[in-house]
Amino acid sequence: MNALAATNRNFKLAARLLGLDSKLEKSLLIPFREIKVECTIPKDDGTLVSYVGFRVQHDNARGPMKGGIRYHPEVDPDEVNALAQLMTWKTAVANIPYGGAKGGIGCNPGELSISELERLTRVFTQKIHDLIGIHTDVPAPDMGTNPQTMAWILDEYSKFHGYSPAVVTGKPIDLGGSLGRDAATGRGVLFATEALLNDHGKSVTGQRFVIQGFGNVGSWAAQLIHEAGGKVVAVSDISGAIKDKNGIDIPALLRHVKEHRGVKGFGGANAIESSSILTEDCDILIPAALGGVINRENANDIKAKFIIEAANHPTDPEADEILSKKGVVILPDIFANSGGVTVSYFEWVQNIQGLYVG
Ligand SMILES: NC(=O)C1=CN([C@@H]2O[C@H](COP(=O)(O)OP(=O)(O)OC[C@H]3O[C@@H](n4cnc5c(N)ncnc54)[C@H](OP(=O)(O)O)[C@@H]3O)[C@@H](O)[C@H]2O)C=CC1
Ligand SMILES: O=C(O)CCC(=O)C(=O)O
Repeated sequence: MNALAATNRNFKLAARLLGLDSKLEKSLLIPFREIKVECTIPKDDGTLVSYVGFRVQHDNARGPMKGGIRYHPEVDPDEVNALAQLMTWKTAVANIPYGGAKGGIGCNPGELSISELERLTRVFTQKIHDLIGIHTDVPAPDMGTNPQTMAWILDEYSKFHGYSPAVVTGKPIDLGGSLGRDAATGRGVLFATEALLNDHGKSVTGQRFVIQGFGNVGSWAAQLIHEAGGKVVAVSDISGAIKDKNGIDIPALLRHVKEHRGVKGFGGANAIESSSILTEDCDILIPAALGGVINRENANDIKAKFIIEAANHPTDPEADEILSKKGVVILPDIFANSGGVTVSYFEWVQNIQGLYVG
């Protein structure tokens, strides 16, 4: 099922459970605005290349629209629409005064040089600058983007509108970013996991975790879970997957990833097939990469008793049904990964007040 169909289906189920008025249900499914722009840049060798960028602004009933910008080859209008809608529900669940939006560019950031990424980000910002703003729509990092990307957006936006640090969150600290934003989504994943386990009379200590994705969210979650006494027994990223049933030495893995730009080749664990990561034996599975990875093809083989959705919409509705019949408890994305946007809110509040604690 595609991302938007899955997100709409979940929303309709929730609307029915809430007894939501049918007109309200219909209007909440329709995004406020969908933006599509061509971003043409010269590559470092002088050839011209064109990418398609999107920003979907889903809803602003509760405040400025808020959500990340993703650079990934699979970015398409359906995916961005689904992610924008999820941001509306997420900011409401976290009870912060925002609506929802999401953006992205269909590109492979790993194949672009730093200067190509900068040119692409600046052209994208030139095309959307009059549709984002500190009280209208506030972007942040997502997959394939980071504080540097936010710094380029801030700089380009400020050329048109004057210095406006509150136009993006997840910025470098020196530009008004918030201490802790980098770790916030992973830290929120730990807090959410602790609360869920507590409800089941358990704690993180000694639980066996498998984590798919070792970028911002996955690596911070791994580090904090390791520090809290959890045992991370397998992790994967695009380079490969590794496993150690006695628990991976996460600080050593972080050093390896910094040097080699991936988990592949880490000497302290065994290499396994990336395709088997979600079905590895564990107590708690944390998908922290792409959407739709848990689906009817693999749901029956999942061994975890708990799934913490650190990624956005990692579980397809068909898999939801299979897993619920198996008694697997799933902590939904709009709660489990809301720590990032919560700290983004504090960053934005500091910026609009001109408050800087250096
Ligand atoms: N950043 C944030 O604050 C928030 C992020 N999220 C969600 O969390 C998820 C991860 O985002 P984030 O950590 O920021 O992104 P990053 O780009 O920092 O990291 C993504 C990670 O996923 C890996 N990856 C990509 N494709 C695959 C694959 N097919 N199999 C295994 N691993 C893969 C990447 O590998 P490699 O590095 O080798 O390419 C990387 O390790 C996304 O769903 C995002 O929407 C949700 C809330 C907030
Ligand atoms: O920090 C933010 O504003 C948005 C984070 C995000 O994109 C997400 O929660 O999926």
